[in-house]
Amino acid sequence: MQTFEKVPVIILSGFLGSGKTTLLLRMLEETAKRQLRPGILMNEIGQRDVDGEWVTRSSAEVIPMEKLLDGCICCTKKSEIQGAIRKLLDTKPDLLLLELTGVANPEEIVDQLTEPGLITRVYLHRVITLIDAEHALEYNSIFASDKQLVRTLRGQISTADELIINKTDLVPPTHNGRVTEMLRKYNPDGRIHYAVKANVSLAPFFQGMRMIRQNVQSLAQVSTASRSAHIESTAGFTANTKYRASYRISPTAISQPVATPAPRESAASFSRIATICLPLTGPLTVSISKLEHFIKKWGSSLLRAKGYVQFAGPTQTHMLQYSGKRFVWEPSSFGGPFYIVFIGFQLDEQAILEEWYLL
Ligand SMILES: Nc1nc2c(ncn2[C@@H]2O[C@H](COP(=O)(O)OP(=O)(O)OP(=O)(O)O)[C@@H](O)[C@H]2O)c(=O)[nH]1
Repeated sequence: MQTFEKVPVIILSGFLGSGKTTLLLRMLEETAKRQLRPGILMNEIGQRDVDGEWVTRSSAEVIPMEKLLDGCICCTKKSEIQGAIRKLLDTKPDLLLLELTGVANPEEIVDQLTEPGLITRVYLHRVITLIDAEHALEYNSIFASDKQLVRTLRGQISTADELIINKTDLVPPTHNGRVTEMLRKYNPDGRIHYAVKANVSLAPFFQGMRMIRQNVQSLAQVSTASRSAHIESTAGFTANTKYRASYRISPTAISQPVATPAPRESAASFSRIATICLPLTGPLTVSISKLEHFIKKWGSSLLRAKGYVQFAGPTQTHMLQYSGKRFVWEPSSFGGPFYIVFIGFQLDEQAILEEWYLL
């Protein structure tokens, strides 16, 4: 008789720049305090691993981390998610933290966790979605022409157990009420938190977390009619109420718990979002203000920029973060090669690259 330890999974979701990595860093402090060993899966829509570098450099300990770059694990990278999670499980973590891209629909990831190769090994503990208080109300109109993206943004809200309205330092207090109202339209039950720098009490996110030993053979003996109820009560999905009704498992999955499923086709969770990597062969000879001017000139089509830059003169490396039309520059020990990634909506790639090389 075979038994499996099921590892809790926490999904961090939210639009580009909403604060997912900021929360992940807080979660890592909390897991260290609780003496829990996390495994991290990070997914970047761009080719470069800005957030992974940031997390690695900010963590005192080496944390098992898998990175899926240049695509989104809810669509273009979907077939790779199972392999990445299995590799993390080999490190025997106490929990898994999955940071999605800003344009991922968590519903698709949740679905992946119930595939035969993972259903017996992990359970969904929480979906946490970060909301950018300053910009969340604009998205419907900005992205009106991209139906997939609008659906994805709603999915990020409706799927969440915990909704963190972040960046509240950038809006007047009355604005939070309007954001809350919008969230309630798509998610009447999720718990809402208000935060600056994702600074919320993390204890509720760990509540009810447990390792579950499940007897796979006894699961196989359950009659087809009662399977979904049995899975719900044994597989630990109780925390995530959104999925109680929709979680599914096929009879094949039960008799062959480690089978690898064929990747399924799915529509992209966004259609007009593109990424451009601007490489740097050495220190930039232009000033910070000239670089900021270059970044800002692409207007609202540039949703996010991030990367590592060194300027000629002082040799200090900087991590660049541009989100919500705001710049944050932080000193970094990143050793290069340096680059900047642009993520945008209907970006004119050719024009950007031409101007970049002339900068
Ligand atoms: N002013 C302000 N800035 C914040 C807050 N939370 C995060 N930031 C900054 O916003 C920028 C983006 O934060 P991230 O945590 O990287 O956001 P993200 O959701 O992981 O971004 P992507 O993964 O690129 O989608 C960083 O410069 C953060 O320091 C906040 O509450 N207020």
